[in-house]
Amino acid sequence: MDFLLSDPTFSMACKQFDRVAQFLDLPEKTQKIIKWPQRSLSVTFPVKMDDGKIKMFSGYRVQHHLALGPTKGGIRFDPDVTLGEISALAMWMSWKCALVGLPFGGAKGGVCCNPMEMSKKELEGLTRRYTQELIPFIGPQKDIPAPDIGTNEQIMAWMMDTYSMQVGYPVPGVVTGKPVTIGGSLGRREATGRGVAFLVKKAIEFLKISGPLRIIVQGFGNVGSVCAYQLVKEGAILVGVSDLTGALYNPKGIDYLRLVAYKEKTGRLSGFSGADEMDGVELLCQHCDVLIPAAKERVITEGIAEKLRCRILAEGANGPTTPEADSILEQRDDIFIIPDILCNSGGVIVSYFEWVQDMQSYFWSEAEVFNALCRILSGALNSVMQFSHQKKVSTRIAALSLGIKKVAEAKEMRGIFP
Ligand SMILES: NC(=O)C1=CN([C@@H]2O[C@H](COP(=O)(O)OP(=O)(O)OC[C@H]3O[C@@H](n4cnc5c(N)ncnc54)[C@H](OP(=O)(O)O)[C@@H]3O)[C@@H](O)[C@H]2O)C=CC1
Ligand SMILES: O=C(O)CCC(=O)C(=O)O
Repeated sequence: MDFLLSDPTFSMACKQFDRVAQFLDLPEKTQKIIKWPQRSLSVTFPVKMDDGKIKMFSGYRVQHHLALGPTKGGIRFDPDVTLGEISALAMWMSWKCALVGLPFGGAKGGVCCNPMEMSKKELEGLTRRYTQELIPFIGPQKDIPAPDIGTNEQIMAWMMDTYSMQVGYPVPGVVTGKPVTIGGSLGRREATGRGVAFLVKKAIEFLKISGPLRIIVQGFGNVGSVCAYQLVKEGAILVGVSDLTGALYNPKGIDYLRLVAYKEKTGRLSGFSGADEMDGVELLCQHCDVLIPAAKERVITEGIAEKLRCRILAEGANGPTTPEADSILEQRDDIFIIPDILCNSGGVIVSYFEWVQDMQSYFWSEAEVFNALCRILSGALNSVMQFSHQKKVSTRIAALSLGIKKVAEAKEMRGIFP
């Protein structure tokens, strides 16, 4: 398993873990047992492409630990997917679920592919073939996938259908983030972005920042676009935004609705007339109240951390800040970080509600979903702030400590030691 350490994202997740394990003074035996992924499945499978040719794809599903319940986490369709990246994301899911008190271990899955270059038919073929390979590994009491980068409600519907056809009856609880018509939860699609926006507002109150909020968002997919919408709706000014096609900056504010219409029509942000084009890295360093990375891991590096000019760093993405950048931010002390495992936990929290609704075949109103989401997020934020204040550590160390401690306690209570 040491080979995983050559992956930069897995190595980053391990560095974070090692630092916190040392801080918590976890016994070495416990450290070893909870650090490494418990189960990993690697699959290679064929998909018939539209030109009639067969193309082979590699996919993964990693279940990090099963001490607290079935495992939970998204499925990523992206050209950069590796076993190491998926293992890191599964580890972060473990600490996230434990931090917010969900009865799940962490998991993540992914297929190395570029969904932007595939037709709907090819994507359906890929999803169904990948799910077929996962069937012995997933299930409502085993491991429950959900959307992540490059996947959405439609992909979850195909996964649910493939699994259900195999067992011979409908199993809505095998995935979350499904369309509402087949057992999805109201509010799941918006949950991650709304959760980020809710926590940003709490941080603004705490820091007593006044005046219209100036925000910059990296990534304009599910998380970034919903979060920007929520904040703009409440008076924030979107001064910068980026996607894979480019970065836009307008200190006077970007018209959110025009931008969404443009992205829907063209599939890109680049070329939008209401802002100047800017280098994506440069955009992260522009002056703003809130910077929201909502794309990929390891985008805020040491060099960028020194140049950040935001008051709040709200990590919508998983693992956007490297440990080296964290050390700089800890010294700077002028940026309040809402760490990823707290900041983007709204998605998995509402996935948990969806799973509960599916198990009971009893569905909640949108207001019930969001009230329950806000209650859990407020409680988790308060715990992180209290721990950070009492132990004089960063909010990142506080959040990771609370999550890791809970998993360690569960493993020890269940009797891991021979
Ligand atoms: N979906 C969810 O419920 C949850 C997601 N997350 C995390 O949030 C992050 C985003 O996920 P999600 O919104 O679902 O994914 P999406 O696939 O919906 O969106 C990803 C966005 O990031 C953009 N992007 C990718 N690379 C870059 C880059 N280098 N610079 C700028 N933009 C980039 C994409 O651009 P383009 O549009 O051009 O493709 C796209 O707009 C991930 O880290 C994910 O793990 C965390 C918790 C839950
Ligand atoms: O909703 C879920 O189950 C998982 C969401 C996810 O992948 C994440 O929080 O990173």
